[in-house]
Amino acid sequence: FNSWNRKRLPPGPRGLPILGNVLQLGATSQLWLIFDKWKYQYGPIIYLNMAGQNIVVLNTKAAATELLERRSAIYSDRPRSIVADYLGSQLSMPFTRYGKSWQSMRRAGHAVLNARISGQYQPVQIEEAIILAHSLLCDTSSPLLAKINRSASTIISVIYGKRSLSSGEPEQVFDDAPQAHTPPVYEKLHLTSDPLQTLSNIAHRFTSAVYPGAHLVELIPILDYLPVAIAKWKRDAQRDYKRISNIFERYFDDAVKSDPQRASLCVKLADDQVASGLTDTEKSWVAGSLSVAALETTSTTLSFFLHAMILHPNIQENAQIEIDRVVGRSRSPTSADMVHLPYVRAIVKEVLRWQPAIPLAVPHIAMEDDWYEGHFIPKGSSCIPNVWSMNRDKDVYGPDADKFHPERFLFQPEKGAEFALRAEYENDDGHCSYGFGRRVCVGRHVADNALFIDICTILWALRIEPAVSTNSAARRGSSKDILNPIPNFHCRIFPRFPEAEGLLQHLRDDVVHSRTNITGGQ
Ligand code: HEM
Repeated sequence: FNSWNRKRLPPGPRGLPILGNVLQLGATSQLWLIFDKWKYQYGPIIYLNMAGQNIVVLNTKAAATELLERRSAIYSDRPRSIVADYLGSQLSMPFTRYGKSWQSMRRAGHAVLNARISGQYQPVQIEEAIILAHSLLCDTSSPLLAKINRSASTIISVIYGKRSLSSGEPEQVFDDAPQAHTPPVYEKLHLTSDPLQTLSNIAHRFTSAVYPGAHLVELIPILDYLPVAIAKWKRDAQRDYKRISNIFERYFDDAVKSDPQRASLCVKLADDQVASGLTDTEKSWVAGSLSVAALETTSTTLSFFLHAMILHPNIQENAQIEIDRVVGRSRSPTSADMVHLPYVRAIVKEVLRWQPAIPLAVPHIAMEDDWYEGHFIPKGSSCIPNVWSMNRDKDVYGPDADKFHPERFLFQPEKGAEFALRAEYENDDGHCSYGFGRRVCVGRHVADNALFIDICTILWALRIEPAVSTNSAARRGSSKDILNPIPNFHCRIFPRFPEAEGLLQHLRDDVVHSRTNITGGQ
């Protein structure tokens, strides 16, 4: 672009010649914290240069809404990531470029996950919430994090059906996960005999590959011409692509053949009218990339929920008073209770606001030269929505924006009266954590329903207290990952009332029994 336009680029920190801001960003984890500081220095929109690549950080909801939503016709492409491309990102809906193939995938995703259809998955979500609450209380052998990860099986049951995924033929399983004491490295894929763990590892393989500056080749693309014999990153990525594709295809085929209730998302996708224009491989990648997009986001959010409950016992108690009044103690909550439980709904909104699972969402590419409030945005710029700062904007949420405070979404007609959701939040998320425009999270309705019923069932049955050393939710994720790392915290979990444990056991036995009947004991 010409020097006149160059002078009109958005403000930002000065970089070095050629390298630009690489040194300020390249070695940094949790970039959102730096962007948050820069927001106060440079304003709502910041320009950065990563070795010639233009990056525009959008720090306010107003800027992101104007560009990514109102002008979504020219802001819906994704950046090209060389490593992610080798991993198969062009088959993976969240990372694929804007075009015909994305449109077909998105249409199929929307057909099986829209607000209306999402209601159909609520019965299975209720069952999974019971299994989760039961395991939090009764499974004393697994670490807390493993149990929270299980919680994501809600979404996996929705996608692949109630029968748990098979771990596959022995020769297709590689138990080469790093030992528990070594920090995770996601530069190669670790497959395990546990399908949920494998899907979660695939998620991290992608989310760490697309972290800005994670691989040198993204900054110096000429390195892509190196032959595989000396380019280990390329060899690993090509091998992982084949492994991922095999897994997705096998899980999809299994789900379509053996979902006895024919209710899973895979069965719907197998129908050519729902997923028109997609090959079988593409369908299996739609299901696979939905589960990958769903898993870590949902379990990260639930981990932060538990953390918030330890930090704020009074909020836990307020929610439980509401649940006792509306649901009582003789039955567990259902989705029909949602409208009568504004306090619990406010907790769901607040966890998503306070700790977004993907604090910088996923970048959108400007497909044309553009202007925003006098600033020039060059064609090809990678526009990063700084959701972290948007969700903590003091102009929107007030001076306590950094605090976990669900009551910001509520009002009390008079002191001591029951809480009600503020009218403006009935249809407004109250956060930006699901992203923007044409690339907004396609699974948000299913995610909201799953989070509501999981959180509500946990609060109905259990009391969560801080502890010194039991049940540690250890920090997870590599330092360079687009996912919000889970803090290291400890908690103890008790039944909330004397009958809770018996009731939970009974409900969980019923779920297991009904599934054994459905699957003929498989
Ligand atoms: C707490 C839960 C979740 C959070 C915070 C979350 C967040 C996000 C974000 C920030 C994006 C990028 C939006 C953008 O580019 O502007 C996204 C995209 C996506 N999400 Fe989610 N998500 C969640 C759950 C789910 C679930 C449950 C599913 C599937 C069942 C899902 C499937 C997807 C897919 C397929 C995309 C890519 C959409 C596209 O590029 O067209 N997500 N999500």
